[in-house]
Amino acid sequence: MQQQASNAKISCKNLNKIYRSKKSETFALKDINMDIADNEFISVVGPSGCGKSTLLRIFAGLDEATTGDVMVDNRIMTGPGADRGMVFQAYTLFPWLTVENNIRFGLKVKKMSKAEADQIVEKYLKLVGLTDFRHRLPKELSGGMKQRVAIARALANSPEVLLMDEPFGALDPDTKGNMQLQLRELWEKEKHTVIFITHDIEEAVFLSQRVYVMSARPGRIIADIAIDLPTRRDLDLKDTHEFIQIRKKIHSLLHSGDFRNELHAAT
Ligand SMILES: Nc1ncnc2c1ncn2[C@@H]1O[C@H](COP(=O)(O)OP(=O)(O)OP(=O)(O)O)[C@@H](O)[C@H]1O
Repeated sequence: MQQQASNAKISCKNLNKIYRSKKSETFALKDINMDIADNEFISVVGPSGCGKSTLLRIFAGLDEATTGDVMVDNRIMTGPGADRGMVFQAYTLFPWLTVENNIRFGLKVKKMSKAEADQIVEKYLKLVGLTDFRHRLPKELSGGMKQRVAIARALANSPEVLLMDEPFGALDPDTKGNMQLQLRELWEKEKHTVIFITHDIEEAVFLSQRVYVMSARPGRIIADIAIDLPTRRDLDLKDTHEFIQIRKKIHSLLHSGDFRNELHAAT
């Protein structure tokens, strides 16, 4: 199929997803269209069960859309690829490998020379502040540290797009705030294209340049909100009038339909 060229790094067009089994049919996603520019940080918020994880899995190539396409650099994406790195909510580190070797894992798979891999591992250990913990096993780390390793491991493979599914969802509020700050700083330094899934409106506004708001299932995009806040952000930004206004706007959009149940809105 001929696709119209766009400036998007990653995009999807008329995406629909229906889960079918012998007994049931679940309409998970309906007519999703998204365009995400190179180096853009976008979040997707929506009520529980609206299809956020499904959408991200389709972007990752781990699940197939029923109809519609995902394009990376204007080419139709056909499956998982090293151009897209994933970070999940559940800690997905290899428990038998040290922090350093978790980060090194993908580089070994790629058969990169040891010298080159060493440099990359050093860089990302430093970026996520875990140089002193390099020889620890995952079980010896806090939840926040494990997610920092997971982010470093994903970034070490130089993905062009980072796909994050509620990566801070299991963390306590202080650690979560800290991780948001670190991720934002990392993005300012490295400028990857990021698609970030979350329930938490405050988190989405703090991290992103743009927020897609989804309806309840079947998930549709009901709004695309530009986050007009300074590039350099610290946690105090969350208490400013501008921030609160945007947060409230998204909150009321999410509560404007009949899908208010189970929404963990940060208000
Ligand atoms: N493999 C599957 N088979 C059948 N139905 C599925 C499957 N995966 C997800 N679903 C259904 O699709 C819908 C969307 O699920 P999904 O996990 O994508 O939502 P979500 O927005 O990420 O939810 P949450 O915020 O609670 O994690 C739900 O109704 C879910 O039950």
